[in-house]
Amino acid sequence: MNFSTSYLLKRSFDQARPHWLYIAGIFICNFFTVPITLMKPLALKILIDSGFGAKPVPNFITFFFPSNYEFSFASVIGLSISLVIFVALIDNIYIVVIWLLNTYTGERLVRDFRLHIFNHIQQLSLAYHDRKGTAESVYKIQYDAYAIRTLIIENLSPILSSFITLTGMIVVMLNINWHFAIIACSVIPPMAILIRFSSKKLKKEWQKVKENESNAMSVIQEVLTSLRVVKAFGQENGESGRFMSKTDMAMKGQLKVAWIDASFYFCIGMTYAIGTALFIFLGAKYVYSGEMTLGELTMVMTYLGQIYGPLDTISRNLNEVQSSLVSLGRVYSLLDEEKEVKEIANPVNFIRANGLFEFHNVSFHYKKETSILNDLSFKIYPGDRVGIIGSTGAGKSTLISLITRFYDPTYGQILVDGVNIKEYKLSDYRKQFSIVLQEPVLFSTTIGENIAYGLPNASKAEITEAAKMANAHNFIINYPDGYDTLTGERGMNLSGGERQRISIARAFIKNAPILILDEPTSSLDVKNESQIMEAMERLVKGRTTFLITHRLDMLNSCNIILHLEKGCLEEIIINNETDTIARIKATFLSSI
Ligand SMILES: Nc1ncnc2c1ncn2[C@@H]1O[C@H](COP(=O)(O)OP(=O)(O)OP(=O)(O)O)[C@@H](O)[C@H]1O
Repeated sequence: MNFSTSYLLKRSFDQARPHWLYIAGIFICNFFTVPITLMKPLALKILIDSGFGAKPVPNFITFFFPSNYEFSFASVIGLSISLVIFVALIDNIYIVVIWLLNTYTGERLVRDFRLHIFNHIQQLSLAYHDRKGTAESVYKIQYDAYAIRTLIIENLSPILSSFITLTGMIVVMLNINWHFAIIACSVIPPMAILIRFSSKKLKKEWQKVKENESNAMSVIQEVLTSLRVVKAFGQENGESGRFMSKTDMAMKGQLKVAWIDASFYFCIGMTYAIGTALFIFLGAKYVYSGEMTLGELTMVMTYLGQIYGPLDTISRNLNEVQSSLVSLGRVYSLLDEEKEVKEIANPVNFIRANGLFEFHNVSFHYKKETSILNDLSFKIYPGDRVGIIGSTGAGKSTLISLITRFYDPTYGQILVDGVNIKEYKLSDYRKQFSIVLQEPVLFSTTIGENIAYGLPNASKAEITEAAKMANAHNFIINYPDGYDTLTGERGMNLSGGERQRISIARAFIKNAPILILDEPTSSLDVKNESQIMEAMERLVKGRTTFLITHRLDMLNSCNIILHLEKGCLEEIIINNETDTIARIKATFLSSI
């Protein structure tokens, strides 16, 4: 998405609004740079003009002395030294204060922005994540979000303070000699043209760099999450090559950015040099003709440095702003991404489902051109155990995703307890489900906390009870740390069977009325399988259950079987007929 600079700035300030007090503090603190900067050359001027020369000490200094005080050469030296130390003290106190304030405000700004993006990403539908992948979102939260701090604290704040200092310096210079002021300002128009020209180019290049960096990150993420497969196939070098090609592109982009920056600074540097040369020429002329003292020339030359200083800060920061704006544009396009599964304006609260499901002519596609589910109509009664069978790619998991409202049907309606599921409050609706997947998902925390994921305030007794129901308690207490054992990333410190039993315990503790079992035993060995089957038998009791499985013995316990093929409901088998098992076998075997 291509946002204009003014839009990006406005939106960033809106985003930073809750922190306005601190940001205002930073901007106000920046005003102090003007008197501090103006005071810096004063000691030297007094030393030259009033110590070595015959000029009286400036009035605003004599004000602090008795009216009849005579300034000797030694006292002028003492005064200059004291002034240098005083100014340095104020300057350094100011630096410490502004540093701490910048860090505090900047970090709060970034933390809140990241949280805002993270919340939004979690709200986005699976369809978005399927399309974009996770690495891009991670890059945006981790790197692009930081640009809000860079823009407001590190770019705009110095630009503003430099602008104020610059104005102060130009006013002072006008008072000393307007010729000097004009020469000092003559560098501004060429500088403005250079900034405009380079920032346009930089914006384009930064866009490419950030995309390529994010692509490189997606390779890292993909490889690290599938390291076992990469190692098993001996593809480490291949993956390094893939990473290299992506980082190479990012590096080339960075070099282009560096080239544009370097050319820009070269031109700016030459512009300053021409300005300084004119200054020296004019200054020498005035001192020679006696129109100006040497002290005044020294001060004017120092001020020139202090005019070019802020000008340099402004030009550098205006260029750097482009990188921040590109990052923020990327984040805002993510924040503008609409949720595909939306909650209606006044959703219905849903306390506890009975489990009556009605599908009315439901169709679904991920991409317009490929229909995945076609015109499904069926009814499931509370407490039914529903087996879902069909060949690979038939649409079984997609059907489950519609039931849990991870996606909305493209056509048709799904009713639960007589109400269209789109009318329920989304969080209430999702609370009605417990899910046990083929590959159990654990978080890198303790076993106890993983079990309590479905009921965050669960007591120890509740966690232990759920673990017992899931046939998990015995293996858990055999670990030295018991329920406090760390599971490792994605539960990798545990065996597949242990992970699955923890996920069943999690379903027990949640005690949701509807249960989704997606091939829950397919990756288990025989010993684990019998214990898990037993635990699952306890779990499904009294709940409406949807079970995807290729196992005939599991289907045996289902009282209704939906047979899907190519997204169509081939058959609904009611499991109360004498020849049901034989029919399931026949159907099932023909479909795999
Ligand atoms: N996120 C997605 N985006 C696009 N197409 C998808 C997506 N997820 C699944 N599909 C496609 O939808 C079809 C049905 O997939 P689904 O996972 O529902 O099948 P399945 O019956 O569960 O298969 P399996 O038994 O192999 O798990 C497949 O052709 C698959 O390629």
